Amino acid sequence: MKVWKMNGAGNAFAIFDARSTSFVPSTDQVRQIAKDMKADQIVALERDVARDVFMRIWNADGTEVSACGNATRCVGKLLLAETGKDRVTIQTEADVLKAFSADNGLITVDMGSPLMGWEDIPLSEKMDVRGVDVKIGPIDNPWLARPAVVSMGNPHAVFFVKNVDDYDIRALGPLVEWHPTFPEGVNVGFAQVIDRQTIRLRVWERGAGLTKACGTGACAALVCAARAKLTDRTAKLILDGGELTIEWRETDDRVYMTGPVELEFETEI
Ligand SMILES: N[C@H](CCC[C@H](N)C(=O)O)C(=O)O
Repeated sequence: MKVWKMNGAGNAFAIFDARSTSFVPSTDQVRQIAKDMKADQIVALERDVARDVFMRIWNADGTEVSACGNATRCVGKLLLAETGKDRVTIQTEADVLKAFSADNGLITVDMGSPLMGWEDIPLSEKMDVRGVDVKIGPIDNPWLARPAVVSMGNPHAVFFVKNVDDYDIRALGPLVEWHPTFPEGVNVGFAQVIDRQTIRLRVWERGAGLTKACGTGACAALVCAARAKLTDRTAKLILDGGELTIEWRETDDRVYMTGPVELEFETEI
Protein backbone atom coordinates (compact mmCIF):
# COMPACT_ATOMS: atom_id res chain seq x y z
CA MET A 1 0.00 0.00 0.00
CA LYS A 2 1.26 3.45 -1.02
CA VAL A 3 1.64 6.07 1.73
CA TRP A 4 2.28 9.77 1.20
CA LYS A 5 3.44 12.31 3.80
CA MET A 6 2.13 15.71 2.70
CA ASN A 7 1.33 19.08 4.15
CA GLY A 8 -0.94 21.97 3.26
CA ALA A 9 0.55 25.25 4.55
CA GLY A 10 2.36 23.15 7.16
CA ASN A 11 -0.73 21.17 8.30
CA ALA A 12 0.75 17.66 8.18
CA PHE A 13 -0.91 14.46 6.92
CA ALA A 14 -0.15 10.77 6.48
CA ILE A 15 -2.23 9.61 3.48
CA PHE A 16 -2.84 5.87 2.91
CA ASP A 17 -3.98 4.52 -0.47
CA ALA A 18 -6.72 2.09 0.65
CA ARG A 19 -8.36 1.86 -2.78
CA SER A 20 -7.13 -1.69 -3.32
CA THR A 21 -5.93 -2.70 0.15
CA SER A 22 -8.13 -2.54 3.26
CA PHE A 23 -6.95 0.00 5.88
CA VAL A 24 -9.01 0.01 9.08
CA PRO A 25 -6.69 1.25 11.84
CA SER A 26 -7.61 1.02 15.52
CA THR A 27 -7.59 4.20 17.62
CA ASP A 28 -4.21 3.23 19.06
CA GLN A 29 -2.81 2.55 15.58
CA VAL A 30 -3.96 5.99 14.38
CA ARG A 31 -2.30 7.58 17.39
CA GLN A 32 0.93 5.66 16.78
CA ILE A 33 1.03 6.53 13.06
CA ALA A 34 0.41 10.21 13.84
CA LYS A 35 3.27 10.14 16.33
CA ASP A 36 5.68 8.22 14.08
CA MET A 37 4.91 10.33 10.97
CA LYS A 38 4.48 13.64 12.82
CA ALA A 39 0.99 14.02 11.28
CA ASP A 40 -1.92 16.16 12.51
CA GLN A 41 -4.38 13.93 10.70
CA ILE A 42 -4.35 10.46 9.08
CA VAL A 43 -6.23 10.09 5.79
CA ALA A 44 -7.38 6.94 3.97
CA LEU A 45 -8.25 7.09 0.25
CA GLU A 46 -11.06 4.61 -0.41
CA ARG A 47 -12.79 3.58 -3.61
CA ASP A 48 -16.07 5.44 -4.25
CA VAL A 49 -18.73 4.44 -6.79
CA ALA A 50 -19.69 7.97 -7.80
CA ARG A 51 -16.71 10.19 -6.98
CA ASP A 52 -13.01 10.07 -7.73
CA VAL A 53 -12.37 8.97 -4.14
CA PHE A 54 -13.85 8.64 -0.66
CA MET A 55 -11.62 10.40 1.90
CA ARG A 56 -11.70 9.10 5.48
CA ILE A 57 -10.08 11.31 8.13
CA TRP A 58 -8.83 10.73 11.66
CA ASN A 59 -7.37 13.31 14.03
CA ALA A 60 -4.06 12.51 15.74
CA ASP A 61 -6.00 11.54 18.90
CA GLY A 62 -7.68 8.73 16.92
CA THR A 63 -11.13 10.31 16.53
CA GLU A 64 -12.70 10.07 13.08
CA VAL A 65 -13.91 13.43 11.70
CA SER A 66 -15.93 14.61 8.71
CA ALA A 67 -13.86 17.42 7.21
CA CYS A 68 -10.25 18.47 6.72
CA GLY A 69 -9.66 21.31 4.29
CA ASN A 70 -5.90 21.16 3.94
CA ALA A 71 -5.91 17.37 3.54
CA THR A 72 -8.58 17.77 0.84
CA ARG A 73 -6.19 20.02 -1.06
CA CYS A 74 -3.37 17.46 -0.70
CA VAL A 75 -5.62 14.62 -1.90
CA GLY A 76 -6.81 16.89 -4.71
CA LYS A 77 -3.25 17.42 -5.90
CA LEU A 78 -2.57 13.66 -5.90
CA LEU A 79 -5.75 12.89 -7.88
CA LEU A 80 -5.32 15.74 -10.36
CA ALA A 81 -1.85 14.38 -11.19
CA GLU A 82 -3.03 10.75 -11.25
CA THR A 83 -6.12 11.30 -13.43
CA GLY A 84 -4.92 14.15 -15.65
CA LYS A 85 -8.37 15.72 -15.09
CA ASP A 86 -8.64 19.44 -14.42
CA ARG A 87 -11.14 18.85 -11.60
CA VAL A 88 -11.64 15.95 -9.20
CA THR A 89 -14.49 15.16 -6.78
CA ILE A 90 -13.82 13.97 -3.26
CA GLN A 91 -16.53 12.43 -1.08
CA THR A 92 -16.19 12.88 2.67
CA GLU A 93 -18.60 12.04 5.50
CA ALA A 94 -19.83 15.63 5.36
CA ASP A 95 -20.04 16.62 1.71
CA VAL A 96 -18.85 16.22 -1.88
CA LEU A 97 -15.87 18.52 -2.43
CA LYS A 98 -14.23 19.57 -5.66
CA ALA A 99 -10.51 20.26 -6.13
CA PHE A 100 -8.77 21.95 -9.06
CA SER A 101 -5.45 23.54 -9.90
CA ALA A 102 -4.96 27.27 -9.38
CA ASP A 103 -2.09 29.54 -10.49
CA ASN A 104 1.50 29.07 -9.26
CA GLY A 105 1.02 25.36 -8.45
CA LEU A 106 -1.57 26.13 -5.77
CA ILE A 107 -4.66 23.97 -5.29
CA THR A 108 -8.22 25.25 -4.79
CA VAL A 109 -10.94 23.29 -3.03
CA ASP A 110 -14.66 24.11 -3.09
CA MET A 111 -15.45 23.42 0.57
CA GLY A 112 -19.23 23.76 0.18
CA SER A 113 -21.53 26.07 2.13
CA PRO A 114 -21.03 27.03 5.78
CA LEU A 115 -23.68 25.74 8.19
CA MET A 116 -24.95 28.27 10.74
CA GLY A 117 -27.83 26.64 12.61
CA TRP A 118 -27.06 25.98 16.30
CA GLU A 119 -27.95 22.31 15.73
CA ASP A 120 -25.56 22.16 12.76
CA ILE A 121 -22.49 23.24 14.74
CA PRO A 122 -23.71 21.57 17.06
CA LEU A 123 -24.28 23.59 20.25
CA SER A 124 -25.77 22.22 23.47
CA GLU A 125 -28.72 24.63 23.18
CA LYS A 126 -30.08 27.41 20.96
CA MET A 127 -27.71 30.41 21.01
CA ASP A 128 -26.80 33.30 18.72
CA VAL A 129 -24.05 31.83 16.50
CA ARG A 130 -22.58 35.31 15.97
CA GLY A 131 -21.41 35.24 19.59
CA VAL A 132 -22.17 32.28 21.87
CA ASP A 133 -22.32 32.40 25.63
CA VAL A 134 -18.84 31.01 26.41
CA LYS A 135 -16.46 32.72 28.85
CA ILE A 136 -12.97 31.46 29.64
CA GLY A 137 -11.28 32.82 32.80
CA PRO A 138 -12.56 35.04 35.63
CA ILE A 139 -16.31 35.66 35.21
CA ASP A 140 -15.98 39.42 35.77
CA ASN A 141 -12.95 39.77 33.45
CA PRO A 142 -12.71 36.73 31.12
CA TRP A 143 -9.60 36.16 29.02
CA LEU A 144 -11.85 35.01 26.14
CA ALA A 145 -15.58 35.47 25.59
CA ARG A 146 -18.38 35.18 23.02
CA PRO A 147 -16.76 33.33 20.10
CA ALA A 148 -18.49 33.30 16.73
CA VAL A 149 -19.36 29.74 15.62
CA VAL A 150 -19.91 28.01 12.28
CA SER A 151 -19.61 24.53 10.79
CA MET A 152 -17.58 23.73 7.68
CA GLY A 153 -18.58 20.10 8.04
CA ASN A 154 -16.78 20.27 11.38
CA PRO A 155 -17.36 22.61 14.33
CA HIS A 156 -15.43 25.90 14.72
CA ALA A 157 -15.42 28.61 17.38
CA VAL A 158 -13.58 31.81 16.38
CA PHE A 159 -12.37 34.41 18.91
CA PHE A 160 -11.60 37.78 17.31
CA VAL A 161 -8.69 39.27 19.27
CA LYS A 162 -6.45 42.35 19.03
CA ASN A 163 -3.23 40.31 18.79
CA VAL A 164 -3.07 36.52 18.48
CA ASP A 165 0.42 36.56 20.00
CA ASP A 166 -1.01 37.77 23.31
CA TYR A 167 -2.72 34.40 23.91
CA ASP A 168 -1.27 31.18 25.32
CA ILE A 169 -3.18 29.01 22.85
CA ARG A 170 -1.84 25.72 24.23
CA ALA A 171 -3.34 26.64 27.62
CA LEU A 172 -6.58 28.22 26.43
CA GLY A 173 -7.41 25.98 23.44
CA PRO A 174 -8.20 22.83 25.47
CA LEU A 175 -10.50 24.82 27.80
CA VAL A 176 -12.71 25.67 24.79
CA GLU A 177 -12.20 22.44 22.78
CA TRP A 178 -14.32 20.37 25.22
CA HIS A 179 -16.44 23.17 26.75
CA PRO A 180 -19.98 21.84 27.51
CA THR A 181 -21.46 24.27 24.97
CA PHE A 182 -19.88 22.07 22.25
CA PRO A 183 -21.20 18.50 22.70
CA GLU A 184 -19.00 17.19 19.86
CA GLY A 185 -16.01 19.35 20.81
CA VAL A 186 -14.81 22.26 18.69
CA ASN A 187 -11.84 23.62 16.74
CA VAL A 188 -10.74 26.90 18.33
CA GLY A 189 -9.62 29.81 16.14
CA PHE A 190 -7.81 32.93 17.37
CA ALA A 191 -8.28 35.54 14.62
CA GLN A 192 -6.73 39.00 14.33
CA VAL A 193 -8.24 41.15 11.58
CA ILE A 194 -5.34 43.07 9.99
CA ASP A 195 -7.49 44.82 7.37
CA ARG A 196 -10.56 44.04 5.26
CA GLN A 197 -8.57 41.56 3.11
CA THR A 198 -6.18 40.09 5.69
CA ILE A 199 -6.61 37.94 8.81
CA ARG A 200 -3.86 36.50 11.00
CA LEU A 201 -5.07 33.14 12.39
CA ARG A 202 -3.87 30.46 14.77
CA VAL A 203 -5.98 27.36 15.48
CA TRP A 204 -6.11 24.91 18.37
CA GLU A 205 -7.53 21.93 16.49
CA ARG A 206 -9.99 19.48 18.05
CA GLY A 207 -8.15 16.20 18.43
CA ALA A 208 -4.83 17.51 17.14
CA GLY A 209 -3.82 20.61 19.14
CA LEU A 210 -2.01 23.71 17.86
CA THR A 211 -1.25 23.06 14.17
CA LYS A 212 0.70 25.15 11.67
CA ALA A 213 -2.49 25.69 9.66
CA CYS A 214 -6.14 24.62 9.64
CA GLY A 215 -8.04 24.76 6.36
CA THR A 216 -11.59 24.54 7.66
CA GLY A 217 -10.48 26.89 10.46
CA ALA A 218 -9.41 29.44 7.86
CA CYS A 219 -12.78 29.06 6.10
CA ALA A 220 -14.58 29.44 9.44
CA ALA A 221 -12.62 32.57 10.39
CA LEU A 222 -13.34 34.25 7.04
CA VAL A 223 -17.05 33.38 7.14
CA CYS A 224 -17.43 34.67 10.73
CA ALA A 225 -15.44 37.83 9.91
CA ALA A 226 -17.41 38.59 6.73
CA ARG A 227 -20.72 37.78 8.48
CA ALA A 228 -19.78 40.34 11.14
CA LYS A 229 -18.73 42.83 8.43
CA LEU A 230 -15.16 42.85 9.79
CA THR A 231 -13.73 41.88 6.38
CA ASP A 232 -14.75 41.48 2.76
CA ARG A 233 -15.90 38.01 1.55
CA THR A 234 -12.41 37.23 0.19
CA ALA A 235 -9.30 37.50 2.35
CA LYS A 236 -5.75 36.24 2.81
CA LEU A 237 -5.45 34.12 5.94
CA ILE A 238 -1.93 34.23 7.43
CA LEU A 239 -1.23 31.07 9.44
CA ASP A 240 1.94 29.95 11.16
CA GLY A 241 2.78 27.55 8.30
CA GLY A 242 1.73 29.61 5.28
CA GLU A 243 -1.05 31.57 3.61
CA LEU A 244 -4.49 30.50 2.42
CA THR A 245 -6.84 32.58 0.29
CA ILE A 246 -10.45 32.07 1.29
CA GLU A 247 -13.43 33.27 -0.73
CA TRP A 248 -17.04 32.96 0.46
CA ARG A 249 -18.73 33.41 -2.90
CA GLU A 250 -21.96 35.44 -2.81
CA THR A 251 -23.34 33.81 -5.97
CA ASP A 252 -23.42 30.23 -4.65
CA ASP A 253 -22.80 30.61 -0.88
CA ARG A 254 -19.84 28.21 -1.22
CA VAL A 255 -16.40 28.67 0.33
CA TYR A 256 -13.28 28.30 -1.86
CA MET A 257 -9.87 27.71 -0.29
CA THR A 258 -6.64 28.15 -2.26
CA GLY A 259 -3.18 27.40 -0.99
CA PRO A 260 0.07 25.45 -1.23
CA VAL A 261 0.56 21.68 -1.07
CA GLU A 262 3.86 19.94 -0.44
CA LEU A 263 4.72 16.26 -0.95
CA GLU A 264 7.35 15.48 1.69
CA PHE A 265 7.86 11.81 0.75
CA GLU A 266 6.06 8.71 -0.45
CA THR A 267 6.67 5.08 0.42
CA GLU A 268 5.14 1.61 0.22
CA ILE A 269 4.15 -0.50 3.23
N1 LIG B 1 -9.28 18.93 13.74
C1 LIG B 1 -10.41 19.04 12.81
C2 LIG B 1 -10.16 18.19 11.54
C3 LIG B 1 -9.01 18.71 10.70
C4 LIG B 1 -9.17 20.14 10.37
C5 LIG B 1 -7.96 20.81 9.73
N2 LIG B 1 -6.72 20.08 9.74
C6 LIG B 1 -8.30 21.29 8.34
O1 LIG B 1 -7.39 21.48 7.50
O2 LIG B 1 -9.50 21.57 8.09
C7 LIG B 1 -11.69 18.52 13.49
O3 LIG B 1 -11.57 17.80 14.48
O4 LIG B 1 -12.77 18.86 13.00
